[in-house]
Amino acid sequence: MVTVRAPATSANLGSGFDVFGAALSRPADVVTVERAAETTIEVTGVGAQYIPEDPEKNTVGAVVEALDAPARIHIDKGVRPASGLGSSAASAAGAAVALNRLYDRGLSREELVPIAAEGEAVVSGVAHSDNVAPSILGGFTVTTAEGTRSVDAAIPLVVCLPDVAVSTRDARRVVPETASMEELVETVGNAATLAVGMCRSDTDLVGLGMDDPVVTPERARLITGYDDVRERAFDAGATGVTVSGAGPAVIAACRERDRRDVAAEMLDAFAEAGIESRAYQTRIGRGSTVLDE
Ligand SMILES: Nc1ncnc2c1ncn2[C@@H]1O[C@H](COP(=O)(O)OP(=O)(O)OP(=O)(O)O)[C@@H](O)[C@H]1O
Ligand SMILES: N[C@@H](CCO)C(=O)O
Repeated sequence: MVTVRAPATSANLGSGFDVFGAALSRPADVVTVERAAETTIEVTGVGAQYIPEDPEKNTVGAVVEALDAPARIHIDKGVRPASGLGSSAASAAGAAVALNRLYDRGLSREELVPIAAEGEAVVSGVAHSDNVAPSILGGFTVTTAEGTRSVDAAIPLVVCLPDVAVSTRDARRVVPETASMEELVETVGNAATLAVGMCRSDTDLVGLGMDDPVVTPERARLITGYDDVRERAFDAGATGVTVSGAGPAVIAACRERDRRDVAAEMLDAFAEAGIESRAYQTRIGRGSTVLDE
């Protein structure tokens, strides 16, 4: 038996659509696997009632197939589904790390990224790796067709999750098909600024680089209260605010000393828009961790 804690993640970070990702120190899924002749999946925890246990429909089933590793699997969800916090990815990442260990497949963490991404194709139609990569490797990750690079970064974060669901599949429908040269130049500049900020653990640069003129404005329309939440977070000291992944969670970078105020303002702003929400005071954290074997 192997048990793995796989963290929530925030993809895109504004300017790095489908490329950037960051592991969050909390929340997390806990995945336990045991050898079995046939695969079964049991799901408990946050939002478990919305998650299919059929291996054909659960992200973990695709990982079992890819590793040819049938198992009795228990997923204890700490990451709510359809949150923008890489819920579907956390389970897939945890299962990939756990099954690789259980069956002594000997794959590196980098090699497990495309395998866990197969699970994302099951739910959103696209095997994007920007959530599974940080959930497996930890830190700040840059994923391209050539592979994944990661760096550790000490950046305090607040993630505010409103009590509404936005599926990645729906949120991908509003992504514009084209961008102007001006938008391209702005996006490259912001993404490069953010990457430099991560390498230096510089919260100001990371926040500055989170702006995105192309995808985020369209996604923000799907989140009631977004503009006020963003403004109030900035007023409380956030250095950057954007949609986390496909939403509806909103992520803010800030200094440690401002984290509590930023969280309180974001919660208040959602409440004023008539929406309950939950704030996680978190930071960029480590990847999947084996808890027990
Ligand atoms: N193991 C799993 N954990 C969570 N959701 C799962 C799992 N397997 C299948 N799903 C399905 O995936 C969908 C949620 O995935 P989706 O990509 O929309 O959200 P997310 O992973 O929280 O967000 P994001 O990718 O934007 O960060 C739900 O329909 C859920 O039923
Ligand atoms: N890059 C993906 C992440 C989904 O979590 C998207 O924004 O659609």
